[in-house]
Amino acid sequence: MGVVLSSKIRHICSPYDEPSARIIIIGLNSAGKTTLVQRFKNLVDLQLNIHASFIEHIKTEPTFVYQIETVHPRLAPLAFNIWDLGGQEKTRELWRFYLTGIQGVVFVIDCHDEQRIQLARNELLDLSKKLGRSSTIPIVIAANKQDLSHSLRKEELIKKLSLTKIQSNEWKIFEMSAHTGGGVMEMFSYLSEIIHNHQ
Ligand SMILES: Nc1nc2c(ncn2[C@@H]2O[C@H](COP(=O)(O)OP(=O)(O)OP(=O)(O)O)[C@@H](O)[C@H]2O)c(=O)[nH]1
Ligand SMILES: [Mg+2]
Repeated sequence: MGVVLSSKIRHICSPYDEPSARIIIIGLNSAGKTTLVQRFKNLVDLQLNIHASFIEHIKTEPTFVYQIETVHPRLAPLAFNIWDLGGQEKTRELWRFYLTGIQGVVFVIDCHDEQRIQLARNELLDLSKKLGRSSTIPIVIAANKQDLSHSLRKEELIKKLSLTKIQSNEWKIFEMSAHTGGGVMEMFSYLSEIIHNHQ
């Protein structure tokens, strides 16, 4: 009786009646994580699709620890409960505290910042270790800032990030620009589908 009652109360009171997936967005500072989340929200609000092209500028400040957004794309089976974590050096030490209960990871790379690719690689491999050998949590790599000339492309990035070393987690790379919106919906559609299939 108590259990039935409490689950009913939870159902009535829950602000998230819709099924949702908890994901984290991580990567070095200035990789474009917050811009990406805001662009995704923006595309969903305006009901624009994969090939929408943006000129509107999104202004961000460096994220202090984390910020949370809930986004439910139309027709998607799940809403995303997105934890956008700060990427500054001190904040990166805190990432490990946000891994419990997640169903997916978006690791954002600034493809125009070749000097810090090795640092991003080390953080990514470290994350995969922390998720554990038997983890099936999907890792999606957002190869961001493709709007800038000389940005690293997908194939080069796979080599430079040593992605083939990640054997436990399923991973996939998407080229994108959080500025223009190119590639953003495609990546989140994939993530929604893969998380839904895992459930
Ligand atoms: N050209 C270009 N610039 C981008 C893109 N995405 C983000 N930026 C810029 O990169 C800078 C950092 O963006 P943020 O979204 O704040 O980066 P972040 O990863 O959230 O950084 P932290 O919160 O400090 O970890 C800003 O000046 C953005 O306008 C992109 O796709 N293309
Ligand atoms: Mg940020």
